Order: sequence, then C-alpha cells, then structure tokens
Amino acid sequence: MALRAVSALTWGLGGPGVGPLRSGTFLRCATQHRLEKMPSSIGFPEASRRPFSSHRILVDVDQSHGVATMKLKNPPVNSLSLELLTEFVISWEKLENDKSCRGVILTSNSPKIFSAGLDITDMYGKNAAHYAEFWKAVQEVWLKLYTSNMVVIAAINGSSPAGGCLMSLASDYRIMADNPKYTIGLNETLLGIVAPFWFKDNLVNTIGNRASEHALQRGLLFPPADALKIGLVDQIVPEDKVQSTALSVMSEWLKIPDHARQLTKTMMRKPTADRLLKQREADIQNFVSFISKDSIQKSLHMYLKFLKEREK
Ligand SMILES: CC/C=C\C/C=C\C/C=C\CCC/C=C/C(=O)SCCNC(=O)CCNC(=O)[C@H](O)C(C)(C)COP(=O)(O)OP(=O)(O)OC[C@H]1O[C@@H](n2cnc3c(N)ncnc32)[C@H](O)[C@@H]1OP(=O)(O)O
Repeated sequence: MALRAVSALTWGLGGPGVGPLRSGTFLRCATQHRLEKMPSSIGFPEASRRPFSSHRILVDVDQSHGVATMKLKNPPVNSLSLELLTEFVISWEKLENDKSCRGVILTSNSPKIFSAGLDITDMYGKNAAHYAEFWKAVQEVWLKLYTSNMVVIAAINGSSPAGGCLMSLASDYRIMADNPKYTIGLNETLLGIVAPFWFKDNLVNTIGNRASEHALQRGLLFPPADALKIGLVDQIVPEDKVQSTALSVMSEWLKIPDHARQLTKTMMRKPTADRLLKQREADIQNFVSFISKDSIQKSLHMYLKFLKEREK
C-alpha cells in the first residue's frame, strides 16, 4: 500500500503536463526504489501485468514498473500497412494516456524481422485517396513516436529496412540483435523512391550529415556491427539478450526525473517535428503526386516482382 502511494506520487509528478517537481531528492529515491525491483528479464509478475491487443499490435504493460512492451504482429514480414499503422496509433494513445506508463519497448512478434517497412501494396495500384490516407497514417505514427513523452526503446530483433528503420530512428535508444543476416537502413532509393525530408532529418539528427548523404543516396542497409559503427544503433547484443537489455537500459533512463527528460527531449526534437507539422498537408500532396507517377508505380511493381522471385 505504501509503495503504491509512493509510485502514484512519483508518476503524478513525472507525467505529461504536470507541475514543477516538489522534491527532486524524494522523486529520485522513490523512482530508484521502484526501479531496483525491475526484473532483468521479461518475466513480469502476473499481478502487475495488463496486456491488451488488437489484430496487429500486442501490448503488455508492466504496471508496477511503468513499462510497456509493444510488439508488431503483421505476418509474414511486419510490413507497416494502413491497418497496422492505424492500430498502432490507437494503442499508442492508450499508453500515452496511461499515467502509469513511463516507457515503451518497441519490438516485433516475428522472429528475424523487426519490420519490412511500409507496406508496398499500400503504395501500389491504389487511388489518390488511399495514398493520402496511408501517408497521413505514416506521418502520425512517426510524430507520435518521435515526440512521445514516454521513453521509447527500439528492441530491433530482426531486419529493419526503410519504414522499419524510421520507427527505430524515432525511438530514444536502439538495441539491435547481433546477427549479420539482419540489416537496417533507409533503402528507399533501391526501390526507385525517395525518403521524404523528415525521414532524412531524423537520420541526419542521428548519424550526421555526411553519413546520411552516403547512406541515403546509396540506399545502404547496414548489418548490426556497421550500424553500430555509424551510430545508427546504440548497442548490439546477442539475439536472446535483446529484450532483457532493453529492460535494463529502460531502468537507467527511468531514473531520470520525467519532467526534466521530457523537456530536454522536446528541446532536442521539436524543431524537427515542427518542420513536418508546418507542412503536413503539402507533404501528403507531395507523396500522393510522387507515388502516383507511372514511372514510380512501375518501379514499385518491379521491386515487388523482385521480392517474390528472388532466391531465398
Ligand atoms: C524531393 C523529394 C521528392 C519526393 C518525395 C516524396 C514523397 C516520398 C515518396 C515515397 C516515400 C516512401 C517511403 C517508403 C518507405 C518504405 O518503407 S518502402 C518499403 C521498403 N522495404 C523493403 O525494401 C523491404 C523489402 N522486403 C525485404 O527485404 C524482405 O522481405 C525481408 C528482408 C523484410 C524479409 O525477407 P524474407 O523473410 O525472405 O521474406 P520475403 O522476402 O519472402 O517476403 C515475404 C512476403 O512479404 C512480401 N513483402 C516483403 N516486404 C514487403 C513490404 N515492405 N511490403 C509489402 N510486402 C512485402 C514479399 O513480397 C513476400 O510476398 P509473397 O512472395 O509471400 O507474396
């Protein structure tokens, strides 16, 4: 009972839009008290777990530690379809509105693939209204992730091209499974398409201008060790340690008082998010006209054909 009161006060102080810190020392002690009890593996005690799910998103909230694990579940390759993106936003808002949730670990339910990126079939052979709705959903997911008040850790347990890489980039910290078969990067040019300015901004903010120029123009997909070298991921760990590492990194991040971390995150990220927010509609129109071009549709058709016919 006593612990519950302390936790509620701590989270109340740290939640979004709350007043100034009353006692930094108390907050730190209370937070640490809770975090010391955080398990180093996924085995949350049943009583404090509150799972919820939709067709393509599985969420498990560990209420006693204020950490949710969100898993993408869209077989076979976790492509980011309009349906998945829509369900993602609904689940995300639920977590944002849950004062007890301070951090989210974003991962995949499929072995070997974090996410194959945007669902190409949502960008091919559809009408302008569909493309517009799809792109708005892509923007929304990125904005939610990039500007979240919660600590977001990407536990990248498989390949993560293009849109999958973007979701990782929008997180606060990236941990990738150290398997050379997996790759991560913004490979849009290989499909004959172009990463929009806000994908590019997020990449530049993460790995710098020169490395981004190189990576983006060539559509490079990096194996984990190379991704670590250029700072595209923060840590690589054996495959079976991705989730436990994410939990222990999360416990470190959650030692920082929420309001101070959140204000700092906003200071760092707001200009980039605002750049999209200021021209959101124009960005949608730009996408629709770009993706509707015959030449681009032809490129996507060829790429889908290549994916289906290539040797495995
Ligand atoms: C000045 C600026 C001007 C203009 C800019 C304006 C606007 C911007 C315009 C566009 C921006 C778009 C940004 C796009 C972002 C993206 O994310 S595009 C998607 C890129 N993704 C990829 O390239 C990954 C492709 N997939 C793979 O490499 C592999 O599938 C995999 C490594 C992920 C997994 O490999 P395997 O396990 O071997 O699985 P398969 O390859 O057999 O795949 C199974 C099945 O799934 C289908 N599939 C794979 N990826 C996708 C996908 N992204 N979308 C839809 N479907 C996909 C694949 O074809 C197989 O289908 P079947 O053969 O089973 O039918």
